Amino acid sequence: MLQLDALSKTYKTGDAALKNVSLRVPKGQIVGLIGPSGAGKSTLIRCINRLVEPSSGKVLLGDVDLAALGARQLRQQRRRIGMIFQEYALVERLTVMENVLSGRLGYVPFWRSWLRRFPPDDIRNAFRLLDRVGLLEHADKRADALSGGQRQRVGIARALAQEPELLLVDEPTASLDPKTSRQIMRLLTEICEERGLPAIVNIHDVPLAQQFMQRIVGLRAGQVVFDGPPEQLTENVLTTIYGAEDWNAMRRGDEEQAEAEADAARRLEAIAR
Ligand SMILES: Nc1ncnc2c1ncn2[C@@H]1O[C@H](COP(=O)(O)OP(=O)(O)OP(=O)(O)O)[C@@H](O)[C@H]1O
Repeated sequence: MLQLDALSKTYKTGDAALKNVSLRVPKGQIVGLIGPSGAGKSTLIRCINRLVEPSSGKVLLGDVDLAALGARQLRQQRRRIGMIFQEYALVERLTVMENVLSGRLGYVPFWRSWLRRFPPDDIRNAFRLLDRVGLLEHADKRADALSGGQRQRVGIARALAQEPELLLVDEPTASLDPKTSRQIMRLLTEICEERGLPAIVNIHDVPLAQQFMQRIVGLRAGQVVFDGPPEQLTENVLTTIYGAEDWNAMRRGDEEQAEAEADAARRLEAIAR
């Protein structure tokens, strides 16, 4: 379980990006983090694994306060957290399999990773994960030969290879088209359910969050202003989170997307006839 206690972050520039955020994420729960640009979503995700140093507060993963650890202990504890990025963060010239195995780097001795001699169990597990994300037949392809959706599948398999206790997911679908975005969100949520793995997903796209998340946390100016199930995300609540202007702009965007999808479906139908 993850518990944030009065977590705050003020950057050197004086920007108070997080103000006293407290949050509990139990085992198996997948939480969508929404909010306007600059609300503090990335800062929150990055404070958890200390890619950004919190200014104050606690980050408890189980009974370990990650915010209080020295560098060496932090390195060890970070293995417990899998991270999935918007831009995939793959090593482009390595194969899919090698990228997945790189999730094991925190566990194998340096010489083994340098010689790329991973233990057989790790390799077997990596094949299983590639099968789970639907990329088994691509194991030997270079990462730069894959589509965006396939790359994100590699990113997911790599994070899972780490055998994490928590997943932090930073805008996983921001570089993907709407259909691929839904496929990736479906895969992520199914995998979290299968493994009882808690996750925090920073997600720009509100309809996508409503469709896939069990719980939604709305941030505004560094504070939690909504915390509840997607059904409670009414227009009023969205206006509280985004302000009227932002939310209306986003809704227009959503209509445009829906129109584009309907248009594409009509054209496909016409071709099929
Ligand atoms: N490295 C930094 N140095 C100084 N200020 C920062 C830094 N990173 C973020 N901020 C500030 O902290 C606040 C929160 O930023 P953050 O990137 O966490 O928001 P966000 O909700 O993830 O936004 P977006 O949706 O645009 O990615 C903003 O005011 C931003 O300008």
